[in-house]
Amino acid sequence: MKPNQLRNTILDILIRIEKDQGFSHLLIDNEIKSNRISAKDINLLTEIVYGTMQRKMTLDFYIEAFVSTKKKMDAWVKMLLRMSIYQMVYLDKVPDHAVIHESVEIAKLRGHKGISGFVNGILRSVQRDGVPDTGIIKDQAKRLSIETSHPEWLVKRWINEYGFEKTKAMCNANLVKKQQSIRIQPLKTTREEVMIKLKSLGFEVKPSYLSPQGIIIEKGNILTTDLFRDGYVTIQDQSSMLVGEMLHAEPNMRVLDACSAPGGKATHIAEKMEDKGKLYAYDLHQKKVNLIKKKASDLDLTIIDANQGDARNLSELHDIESFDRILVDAPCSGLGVIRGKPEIKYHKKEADIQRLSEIQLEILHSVSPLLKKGGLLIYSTCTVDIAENEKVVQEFLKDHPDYQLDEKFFEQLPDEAKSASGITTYGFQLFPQDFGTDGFFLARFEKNG
Ligand SMILES: C[S@@+](CC[C@H](N)C(=O)[O-])C[C@H]1O[C@@H](n2cnc3c(N)ncnc32)[C@H](O)[C@@H]1O
Repeated sequence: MKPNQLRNTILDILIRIEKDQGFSHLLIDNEIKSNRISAKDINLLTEIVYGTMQRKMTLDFYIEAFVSTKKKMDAWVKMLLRMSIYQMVYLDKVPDHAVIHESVEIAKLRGHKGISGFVNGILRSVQRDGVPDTGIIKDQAKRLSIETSHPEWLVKRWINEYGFEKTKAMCNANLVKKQQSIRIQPLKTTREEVMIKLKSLGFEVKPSYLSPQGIIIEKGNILTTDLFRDGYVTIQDQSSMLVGEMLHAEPNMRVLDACSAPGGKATHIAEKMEDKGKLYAYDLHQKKVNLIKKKASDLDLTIIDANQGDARNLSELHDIESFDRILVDAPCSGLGVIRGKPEIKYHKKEADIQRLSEIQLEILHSVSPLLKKGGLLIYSTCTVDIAENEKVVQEFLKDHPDYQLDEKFFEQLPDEAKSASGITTYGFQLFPQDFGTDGFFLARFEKNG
């Protein structure tokens, strides 16, 4: 693919993320599947799409220094400038003059002569003068917001909840490229076997310390391997693996996974049960239920009974006190997965958080009668926010005297995790800066026997 064709495709993806609220990883996956682009170009495409989205607000701050605020710019022109300046400031793979040339060609292709002149003028100014220093922003929260490209409301909210230093570390950690981690299917292989195989293929790998089934991939793409195609491994963040570890599901138990798609945790739990017993998995959307079925089938697991269902109505389908274990991996704002899905930080609104915390509490409340006395329930989210995490736990406990936080939870955490700063009375908040995982929260309740 010619350089400006590749840049044009990148621009199309970025425009779709912004205009249609698309997800970067899905749009990139579609491009990979289309086979139109070589592996080398896919790497560059991924880097520019993620980088431009990750740094969008910083890039806008740079652009504003060169453009009169009165000038109205088409969305595609702004995005073209963002991706070009991103390459000039943060990447040294392509020389500035080549970035400018390709961007001007795209501007010519998409707009009139005036626009290509405008793009050329700005990019040449960036090349000549460099970008402005964010140090000129006096307000601390605003500066952090622009420097790390997180909306100001979110930065202020996090500062209020966790303090400035932790917020700063979190915002910076969200800009670091996400490391891929995989989980081995222990009924088919061992971690040692998979690590040896991957090393022989030129991968750089290390064991996860959050899960004995986990492997961190520092170099290599697991999607291209037979191990992945044949269901010996699946992709899962280490923080999510902690749920499967901490639920302590055993063979022949009856387990409920109330919000299950795409089935990452359900399949892990089924592995822990040695594929014996019964695991009922529900999701609100039928299309997503098919993803659970596919994942279970890819990993050769048979005990998962996946169906469409609203977690708020499951007591109509199951007897009370009929489950040994329940997982509520609730729908959430996803503020812990910004590293892999940068658009989340711009699309989410503060008002979403209140609405989500109400749904989370409603789901917990609805499934609570279904757990056997003495059984365990995990509540988890992939977000970093007190209202959706600790506060939900607190509220749930207030309304459910038959439940208590399981004291053994903390002592059973992996040793490396025990000293983490996110351990509180109400659960374990993993911050992205702690272990290089997603931001994630989990709490384990026990029903009084
Ligand atoms: C965090 S994701 C679950 C991830 C999954 N546990 C895994 O490990 O792969 C939350 C899921 O809840 C589903 N969901 C949202 N509202 C729901 C509801 N009322 N009942 C059941 N599922 C719901 C969403 O469709 C989404 O797939």
